[in-house]
Amino acid sequence: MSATLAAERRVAVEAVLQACRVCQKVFNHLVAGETIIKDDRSPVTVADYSAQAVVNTYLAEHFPQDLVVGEESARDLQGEVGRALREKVLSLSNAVLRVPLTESKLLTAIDRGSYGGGPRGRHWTLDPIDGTKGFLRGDQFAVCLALIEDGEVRLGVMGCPNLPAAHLGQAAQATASPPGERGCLFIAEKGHGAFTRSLVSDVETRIHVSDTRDCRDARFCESVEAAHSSHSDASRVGQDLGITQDSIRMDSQCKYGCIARGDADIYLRLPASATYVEKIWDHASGALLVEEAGGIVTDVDGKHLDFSRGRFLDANRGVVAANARIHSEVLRAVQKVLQNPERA
Ligand SMILES: Nc1ncnc2c1ncn2[C@@H]1O[C@H](COP(=O)(O)OS(=O)(=O)O)[C@@H](OP(=O)(O)O)[C@H]1O
Ligand SMILES: [Mg+2]
Ligand SMILES: [Mg+2]
Ligand SMILES: [Mg+2]
Repeated sequence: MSATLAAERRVAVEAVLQACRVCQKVFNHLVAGETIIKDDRSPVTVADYSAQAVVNTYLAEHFPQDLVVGEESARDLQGEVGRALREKVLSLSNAVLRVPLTESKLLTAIDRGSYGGGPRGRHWTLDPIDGTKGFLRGDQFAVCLALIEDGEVRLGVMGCPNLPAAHLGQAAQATASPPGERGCLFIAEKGHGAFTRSLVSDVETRIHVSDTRDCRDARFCESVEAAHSSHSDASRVGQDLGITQDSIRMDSQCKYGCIARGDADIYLRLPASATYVEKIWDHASGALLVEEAGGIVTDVDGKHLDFSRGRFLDANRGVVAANARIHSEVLRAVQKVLQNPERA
């Protein structure tokens, strides 16, 4: 078994918790001008930038040699055009940092995420807010940080400030505001298991995927946005497997968290476009979490997700995550559906 990453785990947990605090300050309070649309037409908010600045500042302080593959760049915060956004991001970041950043250090911290990744050495990958659309809707989102060594994910930490702490029961919809405590942190270290805790207490509990053996008893956890994962193909897979339970629809890598703690049994990300290529920060921490909780994560061709290729998962198509008892049957159904030339 590999050596533990105790220092990296501690720093990653602290960094993600502070980034979650930033997100919580902004959650449900965004005003005009605090959200912009990027070139790829996806949204980014002051909280995404600030969470990236905060995590990267922690990483730079403790591991100055480490590189970071982060989702966001400081481009839209530069110069006169970016002034209002920059000032807001600076004040949000400095509210949680021990040593305040200057404007220029803020931009440097965000752009520490510009590394291209690849097969050798060690680097982090950061999605400062995964599920930005969920964040804007007041639903689920996650701060996702993972450590990759020689192309393998070794550590994953995921903060889910709006995820119910209790297991989602049979009828529960995570987006429908069930009562009770919210906020979960998920931690997985390769070869050492998967754990959850609240955002405010450091007591960790080991988690495991469900023990569902019969696919007819299984439940999907799936994307909210049909543009991110084909709902129609997922429904065909569900029919093939004889699934009758309603899916839990939820944004972000919280879906991996729900599979890892057994709230649901299957997460499918079925390509909705022939050209979209998944990004490593959208899957690194979540995939390790499910594997360390006893599940299996592959792409739709049954291949291991390959995090060694740079910023993109360009050797893979889609994602099939499920408990180990049913993964092969789910994969067979996915392949049958995707290979059917008659599907519209
Ligand atoms: N076309 C397409 N296909 C697949 N994936 C895409 C696509 N466009 C965007 N993205 C990425 O989806 C990330 C959010 O994924 P989610 O699982 O939260 O999607 S969903 O809201 O539940 O539908 C989202 O991550 P964030 O930008 O961090 O929110 C994007 O990286
Ligand atoms: Mg984004
Ligand atoms: Mg994302
Ligand atoms: Mg993001």
